[in-house]
Amino acid sequence: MQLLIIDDEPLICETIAMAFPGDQVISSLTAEDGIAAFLESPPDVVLCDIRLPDMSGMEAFEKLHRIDPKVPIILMTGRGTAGTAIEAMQRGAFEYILKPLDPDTLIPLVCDAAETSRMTRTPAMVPDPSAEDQAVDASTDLLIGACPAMQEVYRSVGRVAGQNVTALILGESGTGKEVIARAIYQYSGRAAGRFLAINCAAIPEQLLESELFGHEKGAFTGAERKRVGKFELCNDGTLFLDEIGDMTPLMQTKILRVLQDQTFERVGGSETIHTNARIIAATNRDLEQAIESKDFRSDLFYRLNVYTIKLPPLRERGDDIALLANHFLNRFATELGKQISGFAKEAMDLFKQYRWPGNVRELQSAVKHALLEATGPVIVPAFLPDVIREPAAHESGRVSTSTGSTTNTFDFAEMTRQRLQAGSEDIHRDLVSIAEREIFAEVLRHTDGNLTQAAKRLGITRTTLRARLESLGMSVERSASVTEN
Ligand SMILES: Nc1ncnc2c1ncn2[C@@H]1O[C@H](COP(=O)(O)OP(=O)(O)OP(=O)(O)O)[C@@H](O)[C@H]1O
Repeated sequence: MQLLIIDDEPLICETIAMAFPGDQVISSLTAEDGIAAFLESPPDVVLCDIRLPDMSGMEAFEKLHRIDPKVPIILMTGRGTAGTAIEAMQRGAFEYILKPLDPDTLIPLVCDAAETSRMTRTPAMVPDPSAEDQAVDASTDLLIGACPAMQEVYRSVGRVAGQNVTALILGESGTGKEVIARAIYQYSGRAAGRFLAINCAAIPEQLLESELFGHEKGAFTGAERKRVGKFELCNDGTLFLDEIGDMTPLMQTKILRVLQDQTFERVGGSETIHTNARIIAATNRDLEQAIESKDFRSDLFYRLNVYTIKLPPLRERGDDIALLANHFLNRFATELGKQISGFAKEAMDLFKQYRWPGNVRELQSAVKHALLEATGPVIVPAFLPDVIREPAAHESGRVSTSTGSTTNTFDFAEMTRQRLQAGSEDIHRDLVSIAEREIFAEVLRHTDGNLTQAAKRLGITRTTLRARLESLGMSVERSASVTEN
C-alpha cells in the first residue's frame, strides 16, 4: 500500500509511518507538498490533517478529491473541528479520525480505505469476445473463463451494468462474486462515483447498522460522535452488500425499507434521509432455502432478485480450470521472477479432477503454492498442495477438512512469510480460512457433527457457523452426520 500523510507535525507523520511497516509511506508537511506528491504518484490512501499551515484541510481535501475522486481521503481532526470533517465526508471524504490517534482505530481504518481503493481503482474487466488475445496489465483484474456459463455471466454483466437496478450475485465462496460486482460498477453510468463494500457477515448487528445507516452522537453507549453511514455516503454511488444472506432479521427489515422507498434514519436520529445508492448484493447461501427455514425474508429476496447473476462453481467450468491455472501461473511467475514454462499433463489432470471447494480463490492459492515449491521449469504433481494430490486422504467422515483426523501443526509464521514472498494480497483471508477449517472440523468431530452444540462451543451463532462452513466449502448438506440441532 502507498500511504500519503499530510500533517505539519513531523512527529505525527513518523508515528503513523511506524504503524505501517512494510508499506510505502510518504509524508508532506504542507498541503502544497502533499498535492505535489499526490500528482506525482497517486497513493492508495491519504491521511490529511484538517489544520494545515498553507491552506485549510477542507480546501486541501477538495483539491485532492478533484484530482482523483477515487483515492480515499481520511481527515485527521481534533474534537473542535469534527463538524467540518463530517461535512467533508458528505462531499466525498472517506472518513475522519480524531486526534490523538489511536492505532487500534487508525490501522483498521486505513486498511479498510486501502481495500476500498483497490476495489474502486482496479478495473475488473470481462473479456472482449472479438479480441483474439486480450492483453491486460497486472493492475487489471481480467475475468478469465470461456465456458458457456461464464459467457452468460459476461452477457448478464453487460445487460445489467447500464440499468439502474439492484443486482444479486449468487455463487459459492471464491467464485468471483466481488469481481463481478466491481465489473458491474465499472461498466455502469456510476463508474465515476463511489463504490463502497461491506461484508454483512463479518460484523455484529449494532456495528453493521451504524456502518450502513450512520448514527447520531449519543445514540448508544460509545457513540461519542455522529457518524455518516454508507447509504448516505453512497448517494449516487454503488453499495456492495456482500454475504447478504447472513444478515439478522432486524437488518433485513431495515434494508428492505431502503430498497422499497430509498429512505432511512440514522441510528438515534429522527431526520429521514434519502439515498439513491445502487445496491449490488451477493451471497453464497441458498436464499430460497433460507426463506423456507425462515432465516431470510421473502419480501427482501424479491426486492433483491430484480436481476440475478449465478456464478457456476469452478468444478463445473470444464476447460476454464486450465485457462485460469495458466493465467495465474503467468501472473505469479512474473511477480516472483520465476522461469516456469507451464504445467505437466499429470498436474493439470489433478487440477481437473479436484472438486475445488474454495473455487477460483483456492485455485489461485494452489498455483502460488506450486510456484513456491517448484524447483524446475515445469509444475509437476509433487509441487501441488497435498489436498489436490491426494484428495481422498483429506476427506474426513463428516465435514471435508484439509487434515482429516491426523494431527497437523501449522507454522503460520512460515506460511505468512511464503505468501508475503509470493506477493499475495489475500493473506488474511487465506490463512484465516485454513485455521477455521481445522477448528470447525475438530469441534464438529467433538460434537459428533451437531451444529448447535458446535456453535455453542465455538462461541458463535449457529447461523454464522453454518455460513462459514458453507463459504469454506465444508458443505454440511453433503454430510449425513452433521445435524442441525
Ligand atoms: N473468472 C475469474 N478470472 C480471474 N480471476 C478470478 C475469477 N473469478 C475470481 N477470480 C479471483 O479469485 C479471487 C476470489 O474472487 P472473489 O473474491 O470475487 O470471490 P467471492 O465469490 O466474492 O468470494 P467470497 O464469497 O469468499 O467473498 C479473487 O482474487 C478474484 O480476483
